[in-house]
Amino acid sequence: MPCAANRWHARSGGRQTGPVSDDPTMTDLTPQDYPRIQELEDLVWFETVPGQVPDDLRDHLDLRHARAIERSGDPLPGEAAGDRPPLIGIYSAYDMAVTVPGPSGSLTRVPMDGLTWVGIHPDHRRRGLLTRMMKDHLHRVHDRGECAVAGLHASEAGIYGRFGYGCATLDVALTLGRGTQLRAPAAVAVAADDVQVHLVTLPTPEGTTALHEAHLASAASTLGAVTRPDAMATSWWRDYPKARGSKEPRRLLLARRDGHLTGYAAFRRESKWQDEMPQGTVQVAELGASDSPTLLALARRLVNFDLTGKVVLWNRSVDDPLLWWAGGPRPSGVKVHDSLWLRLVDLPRALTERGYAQACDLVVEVEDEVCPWNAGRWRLTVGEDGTASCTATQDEPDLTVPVAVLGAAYAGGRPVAALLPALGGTEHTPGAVRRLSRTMLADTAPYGAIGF
Ligand SMILES: CC(=O)SCCNC(=O)CCNC(=O)[C@H](O)C(C)(C)COP(=O)(O)OP(=O)(O)OC[C@H]1O[C@@H](n2cnc3c(N)ncnc32)[C@H](O)[C@@H]1OP(=O)(O)O
Repeated sequence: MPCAANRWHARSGGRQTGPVSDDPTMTDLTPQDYPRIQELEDLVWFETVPGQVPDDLRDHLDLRHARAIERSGDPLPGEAAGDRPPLIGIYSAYDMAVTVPGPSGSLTRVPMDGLTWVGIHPDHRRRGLLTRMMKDHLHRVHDRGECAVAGLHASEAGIYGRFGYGCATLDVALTLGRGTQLRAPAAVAVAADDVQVHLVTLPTPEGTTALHEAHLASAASTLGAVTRPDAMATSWWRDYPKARGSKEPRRLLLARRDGHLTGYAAFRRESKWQDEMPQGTVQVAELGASDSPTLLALARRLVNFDLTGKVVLWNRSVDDPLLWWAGGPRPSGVKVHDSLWLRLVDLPRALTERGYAQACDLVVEVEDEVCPWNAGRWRLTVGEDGTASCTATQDEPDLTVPVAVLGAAYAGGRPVAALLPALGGTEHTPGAVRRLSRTMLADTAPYGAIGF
């Protein structure tokens, strides 16, 4: 009798990229795999989207970057011998970009590989499968050469530091009461009067096209902003009426001035009545503005919807003018979480793609076991114009850091000097940490990233 591993494999058409064994290998995925991807997702996240069928994964999963681990061995007692062996691990990624410090106070957008969909079957957790997937992922990103940095949102904060990621931005969530007075400077308040704001319903091709245009435009001037791939501009907002039940579909506020889109807010109102009083909540999934008057014009609308009591905004920043127009953290119910975790995949390219605040010349020794091509000594030379060169060197290091320190500092929001005590590292030349810290730091705190 053939072993069950062979039986599974014969039925699955032999697409696996390595031999079936107790040491499972990574495999690519195709649309034929949607049912077993869905099965694994349901097991990992114990949450389903009513009305969603496996083929809908086409809208959410980029199969070019998706990889999985297939189980080997016999079907287990109680398990149907289906056409294909079950998947026990999966990850995918999106082609994204993140706005980081440019030279001398400017901003620049760099390509970012956004890891997502990471999951391990509950029977197979804590056996090193995530470790295997992370190496597979990061090595492939490096080999493809499209992105020098990788980013993610962590489901649990303790997972990704060991793979060289550092928490680079914070998600500051604000809760503003209905009718909150937004006390902006007079010039901003006057300019906001010239911004027209109108409401449309998502998702329509016209609505998602306009949203994407405003999303890209506002991200260019928003430190820390992450942009979704053009190919997903519409599918990102797909509506599942069965899943949202009695909730309204997503709505979109679009801001424009002189005929140009300058900002947007994607949101949903949740109706609630208490003691005959309307207490609805406006849940703002994304708010993007290219300038302060646009931000104010959009916020004025959001805090003034009839039949609501409060508005909740995610992915803001401690330096968000909206927070301070509303009176600061106390009246804004601020909650802070880790947002974007960044990892340098191609270190010299990543460090030269962003800009810097001050001239410096430092030899940084980097520790990186997961991406060994990054490990070693690098001379980072920043000129007066805020651009840098980064070359391998054998010179004595001024400081030694784990690669996660550079990921955490990359978006300009976390000083290297504060990261060393938290993540490790050693200063060899007095003042070196301070110099690196100052040149990597941005003028304002970055914003949290969109969910992905
Ligand atoms: C970017 C994203 O998509 S985030 C989504 C992540 N996915 C989830 O949270 C879904 C539910 N959880 C899972 O699927 C799995 O438990 C995972 C993916 C978190 C971990 O997968 P595993 O295969 O168990 O991880 P693996 O065995 O490779 O562990 C690697 C290390 O991470 C540690 N680790 C794993 N999960 C966690 C956790 N939740 N918190 C802290 N440490 C963790 C392990 O202890 C191990 O540590 P060690 O290197 O010191 O021994």
